Amino acid sequence: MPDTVLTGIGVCPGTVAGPLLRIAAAPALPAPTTVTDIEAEVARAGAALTEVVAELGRRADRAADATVAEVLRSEALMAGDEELRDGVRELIEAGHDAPHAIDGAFATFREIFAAAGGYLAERVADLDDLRDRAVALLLGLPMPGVPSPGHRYVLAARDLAPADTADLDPAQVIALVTEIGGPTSHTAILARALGLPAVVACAGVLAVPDGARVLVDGATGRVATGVDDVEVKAAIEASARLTAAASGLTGPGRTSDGYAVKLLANVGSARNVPAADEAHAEGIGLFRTELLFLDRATEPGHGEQVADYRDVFRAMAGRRVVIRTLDAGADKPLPFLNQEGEPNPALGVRGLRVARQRPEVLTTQLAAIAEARAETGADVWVMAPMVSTVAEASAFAAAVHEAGLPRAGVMIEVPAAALRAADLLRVVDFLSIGTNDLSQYTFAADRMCGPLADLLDPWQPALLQLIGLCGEAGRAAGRPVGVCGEAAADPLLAPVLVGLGVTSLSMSPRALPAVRAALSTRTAEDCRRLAALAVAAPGPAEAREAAG
Ligand SMILES: C=C(OP(=O)(O)O)C(=O)O
Ligand SMILES: [Mg+2]
Repeated sequence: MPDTVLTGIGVCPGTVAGPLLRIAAAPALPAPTTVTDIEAEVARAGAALTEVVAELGRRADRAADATVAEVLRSEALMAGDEELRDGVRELIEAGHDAPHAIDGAFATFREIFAAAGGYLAERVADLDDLRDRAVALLLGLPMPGVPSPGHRYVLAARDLAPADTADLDPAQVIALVTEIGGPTSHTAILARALGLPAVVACAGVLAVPDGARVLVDGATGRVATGVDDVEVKAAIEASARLTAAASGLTGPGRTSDGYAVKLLANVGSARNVPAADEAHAEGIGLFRTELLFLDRATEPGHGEQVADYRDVFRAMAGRRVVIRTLDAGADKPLPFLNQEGEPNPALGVRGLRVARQRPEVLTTQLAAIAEARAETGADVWVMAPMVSTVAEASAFAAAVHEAGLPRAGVMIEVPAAALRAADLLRVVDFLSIGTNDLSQYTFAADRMCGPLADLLDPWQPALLQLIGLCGEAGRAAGRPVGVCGEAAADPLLAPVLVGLGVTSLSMSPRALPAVRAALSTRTAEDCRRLAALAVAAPGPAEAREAAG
């Protein structure tokens, strides 16, 4: 029997066991000490900075992703800067010890960067990271950030930010467990992208001592300590059997009695298409086009957009590609749209709403999509994010058709749109439910807000009820209704979504085999029964229990 079993939300299936290590916190500065040998103190500080540069170089060499390697190398350049070293020397000569001199010199740079604004201001977090690393080295404390002990381990953290995980080494990290975070948090998205078993919202995980062996089940959300070898072996074998059964199935998605449910992949660029193919995706259910627009001062031109879309369409020739027009604003700000100053960006001008102020951004994009489609054989469907009214949907469909594109749809991300799904289907060809945002707006809970993760649970009956309204409208109109938010990646929830009338599920390619396997064990009638039970449940835990 395990010593303790903690329970969180399983966001990426798989069972593994290993020692738990946590992300070390930034070091606190101790009380200042008196410096007796200035040159020795300068040398000590210099050696720490040199080691930080060397360590960043090693991490850059190891990084699988070229962009990550570039970021790490530019951090290394900052840590090696001569002016910074001069600043450290001056402070030591003025009587500060090495940790305080490093802290002071970085503080000066930090102020200059912050005041400069723009790109430099965005590098302030890198400066803080460098300072923390140099100070940790001087104080003999663990390096802040993701550990790199040279062996496999389970990474525990309060929550994971993209910066924490930029160069996370999947050869060492075998699972992720966070104390907060929800099904749509960065941890969940990263875990699915890397195929790492993961549990979020796992209260108490940070109380588990560093190095203690834990058994993590990313499907049920259980994290057990004090398990013996026999229990570990049995759990891992059971999970491996499930995975093997899932990977043995490769055909189109269907229930055990043959009801077809299209299984599609979410991609951000042509780089993700091989993974979608490996998972035998039947097409792309969400092509997020933001990637091309991020981190640049100006909008990509027509030719650049055509090339980007064409790469994905060509790779998918003959198959369905649902491409989403630019979803800028809120959690995806874009400098060229000048949206700063909105008091509440999640409720501001985002998604399709940008077309109210900048209609040419949409028409340029639609023209590029049309041209890329004409050059390839893909079955291109176009949809808009953040649609709330029939008038918006109707104007969008008109713009899509004007560009010569045959199929227009809208995402359901706002409760108003779900409530009027039947009306929307009178003016568009299909709906695609973005459960990440639909949860956020239904429960008035920021999708990145860890402490509210329970409200963002995709098993919330109110969310399921809204999905059911869309499914019902789709059935009545004979039009497709998909789910492309993170909820589609939950194998237990998949039959429930199908029972609610959803006709396609689109997800990170890694999640696809388990969802395919889960569907193959249920009849269409089972799905309807489980959906009714889940919607009728008083809360998400009971819904899971009733339909699990
Ligand atoms: C798929 C969705 O869109 P994104 O996560 O890109 O906002 C969603 O909101 O569920
Ligand atoms: Mg969304």
